[in-house]
Amino acid sequence: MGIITYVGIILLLYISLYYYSYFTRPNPLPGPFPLPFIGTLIQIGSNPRKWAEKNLDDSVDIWEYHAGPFRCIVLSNAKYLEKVYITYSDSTKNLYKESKFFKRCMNGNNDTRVMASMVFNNDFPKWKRNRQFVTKILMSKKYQYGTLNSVQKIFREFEEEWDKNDVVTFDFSKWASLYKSQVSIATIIGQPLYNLSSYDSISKAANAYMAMFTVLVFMPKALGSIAMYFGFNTLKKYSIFLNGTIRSIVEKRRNELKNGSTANFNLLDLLLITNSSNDSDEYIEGEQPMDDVEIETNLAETTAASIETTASGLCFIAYNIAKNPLTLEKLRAEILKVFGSDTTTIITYEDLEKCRYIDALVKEMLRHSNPAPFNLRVLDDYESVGDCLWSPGTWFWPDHHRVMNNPNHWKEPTKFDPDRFLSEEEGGTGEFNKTCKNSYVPFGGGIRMCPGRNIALLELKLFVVLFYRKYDLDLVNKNDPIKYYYTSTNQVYDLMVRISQK
Ligand code: HEM
Repeated sequence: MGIITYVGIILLLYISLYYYSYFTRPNPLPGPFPLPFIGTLIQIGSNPRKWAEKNLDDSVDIWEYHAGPFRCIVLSNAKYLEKVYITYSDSTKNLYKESKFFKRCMNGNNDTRVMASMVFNNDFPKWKRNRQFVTKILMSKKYQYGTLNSVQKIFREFEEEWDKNDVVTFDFSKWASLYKSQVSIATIIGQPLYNLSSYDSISKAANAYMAMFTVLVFMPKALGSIAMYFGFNTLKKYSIFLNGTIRSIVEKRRNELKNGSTANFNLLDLLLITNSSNDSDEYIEGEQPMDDVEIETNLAETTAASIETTASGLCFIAYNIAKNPLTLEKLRAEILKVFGSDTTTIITYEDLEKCRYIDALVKEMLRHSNPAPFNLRVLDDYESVGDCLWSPGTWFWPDHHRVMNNPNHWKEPTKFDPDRFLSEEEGGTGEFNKTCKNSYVPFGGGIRMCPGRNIALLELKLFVVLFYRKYDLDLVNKNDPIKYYYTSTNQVYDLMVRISQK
């Protein structure tokens, strides 16, 4: 028999086995019909919701698609998230042991050094160590004060440019990426990356970094290695994180601190001093200080995870405010009440905490137009979800957008209404306090919940005050819907605006 016959027989066997497994799978759910090797790639592409919106009835809140050989269960109702997003308060013993949905992907913790930090790390002890260090810092008051100062300094530089003209027209989505890149570099690394010509290339690099690893961790290892070998040179070129810039900054900063320089409130300096001998405030029980490689990978990953999520959030805020004049009126009234009419006052953490309406506005944006519309967790053991028992290795894909826009959980979910997040005493409807558990999940949930959530909220609220106390914003194409595409986040593009001093 010739080689072609052998290959033909093997293919036939593979296809027969593939469809045997498909037709005898436990708990069959609605979803597109898969093809061998590529699963439902052709129907689903990179955004499962588009297929669901066209093909499924709104009442279907659990369905499946196939990512190559992996079965992926899409969850669009809060009731399915209880075990996926199990929290410390639900846990009767030890959350780390009870959570069977710790893993995020198939290929995390492989030998690629840059994956060894947090977002795609499936090696539990390594992930836990990184997570403890980074979370402790991102959640600390020190870091939040540092962010508050850096953001105001950076925003002032943009104001100076805008104030040279009466009216400025620009693409807000590009501005948001640029602005957020500057903020991320200042608050995470603390100094410019000297080998990059502009902040524009930083946001490109951050996107490339996330895109590269999103593809790699979802691909079977062999395919991933082939793709890495042939296809990723362009991405590598953009990826500042692979070229040693951050490493040399870490080394330089470590020496400066050793020689008596004072630590600033950015992630790099705070990681360097945590658990080191000259650290007094920060301490994590039983952990050695981080070495340069660990710090470098955490800085790279945190930078990448923070830029496009928050930048898209800024765009959705600007768009929704432009579409809702009453929201603008209410937020301006609050700014006047808390900060007065002086548009140059320094904004303090304590004053920002008083802005209840702006807090509600940001939370409503994250519900209505969440920049991170999906998540992925992989089951590690046998577990039931939605009255069905699932086997280890099944992928679960919480559709955050549909959960947070599910009419079973939210009244008129497509309406943009910050009052949902205010209690009745504060003049709102109190809806958020009454809605069911896990129906509000913009930052995911459980042990892997976004560690940057407080920083993201702080930065988004700060932007609302800094911008709207001084400027009016009009959409150039008033009747156009906001444009965005999904990679690992919803990325807004072509949002033309006209701004002027109010
Ligand atoms: C509006 C802005 C943001 C949104 C909507 C967002 C959303 C998310 C979501 C949905 C996850 C997955 C959580 C899970 O699996 O349960 C995540 C993880 C993560 N986020 Fe964010 N995020 C935002 C901003 C940030 C910022 C500003 C930072 C850093 C300063 C950050 C750092 C991370 C990291 C490191 C992870 C991985 C955590 C882990 O796997 O343990 N994010 N984020």
